[in-house]
Amino acid sequence: MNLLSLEDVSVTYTIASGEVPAVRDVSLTLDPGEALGIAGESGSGKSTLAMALLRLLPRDARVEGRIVLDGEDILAMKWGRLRAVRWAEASIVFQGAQHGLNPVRRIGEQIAEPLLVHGLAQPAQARTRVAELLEQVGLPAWRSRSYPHELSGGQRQRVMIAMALACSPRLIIADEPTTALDVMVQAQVLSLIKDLIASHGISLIMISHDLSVLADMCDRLAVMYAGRVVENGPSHEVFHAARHPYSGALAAAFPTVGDPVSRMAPKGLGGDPPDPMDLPSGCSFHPRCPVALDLCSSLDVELWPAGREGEGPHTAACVHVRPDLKAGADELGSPATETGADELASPDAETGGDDPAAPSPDSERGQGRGEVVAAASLETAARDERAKETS
Ligand SMILES: Nc1ncnc2c1ncn2[C@@H]1O[C@H](COP(=O)(O)OP(=O)(O)OP(=O)(O)O)[C@@H](O)[C@H]1O
Repeated sequence: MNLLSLEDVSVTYTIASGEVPAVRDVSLTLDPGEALGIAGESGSGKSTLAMALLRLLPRDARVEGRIVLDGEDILAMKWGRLRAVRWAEASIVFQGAQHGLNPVRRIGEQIAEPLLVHGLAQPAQARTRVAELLEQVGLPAWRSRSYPHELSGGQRQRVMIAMALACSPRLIIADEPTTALDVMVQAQVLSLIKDLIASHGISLIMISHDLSVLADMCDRLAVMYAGRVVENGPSHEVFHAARHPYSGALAAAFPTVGDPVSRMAPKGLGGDPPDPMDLPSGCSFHPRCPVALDLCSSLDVELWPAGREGEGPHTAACVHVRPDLKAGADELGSPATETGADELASPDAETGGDDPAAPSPDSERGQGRGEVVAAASLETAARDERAKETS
């Protein structure tokens, strides 16, 4: 049974010049204990999607679709229930811990707060729990008396992780949790997150622009482009045998740690992501795509089965995993470019969309349950939420 299920989730911001479709028709599922990575360039909608899960978006954001958490529809939840679910069921670790910590309150008070607010511990028990949590994230208990400015960036991020763990959530959402840290500290914090979610059986949604980090941390990867999920599958398949040319380019742009050849010559992506208010026709990626066909400028292909049999669901939204559509284009003489569609979009001729027995995309869309919460910025969100309910 799924822990979390997103069904056709869209998020649109309303700004003075019009509407920004930041997330478009995203359907994803997450199982208990599973780690899902969400990758994509800046502006692809990753953070918007993460914030939507917790209803932490600003008031100018309109969320549509269904976000089902442990059988409950997050978008339909009353504020009181949402507040309880946020802290006790799931939590979020934001990028740059300085934004998530109150600079004038001691670390220990901040870690204890969700426990006290939710009535999960009395003050004395909370103190013991804070010491335990600090130890779990590799900090000495006396650090509970420190203020955030007395800690390094890596230590502050460890504190954020302790806060996220405080109420023993079933799900942690980590939005670029190591972006602000140097490489060595980044590796330590990532390894800490990996160990903690494994030892506590916590599900993880981790957001990053770095596919190699996500591939190392997560069981499954969803790659977003211009607000859409364009590929979704087992990490090693998406990273090493991408079926969407955008995922392939993203994987090539972030070489595997310890791979000296690709480290020296990472393949960058040409061009820029599109303006969400002025999306290209057809497939949004086609103007940058090295294997685009003529029909890609008019046809927006939905996610379609693209993986190896027995490897778990793997879908990609590309004409190159649709032999039926490609055949039509070939008959009409629509050329693939010299770079080779099969090389980039179809690394294994034996896999994927050519399989006539492959299930239809609908059969892979899960119906499910899930749980989410936030460990920081909740007061701001609470204010927004209360304002929404009273307006
Ligand atoms: N409050 C807002 N109002 C209007 N548009 C917004 C708002 N927040 C984000 N956007 C727009 O929504 C789109 C998705 O942004 P988002 O921050 O979710 O992407 P991202 O993939 O997380 O990027 P990054 O990695 O840079 O954080 C972008 O075009 C962005 O400009």
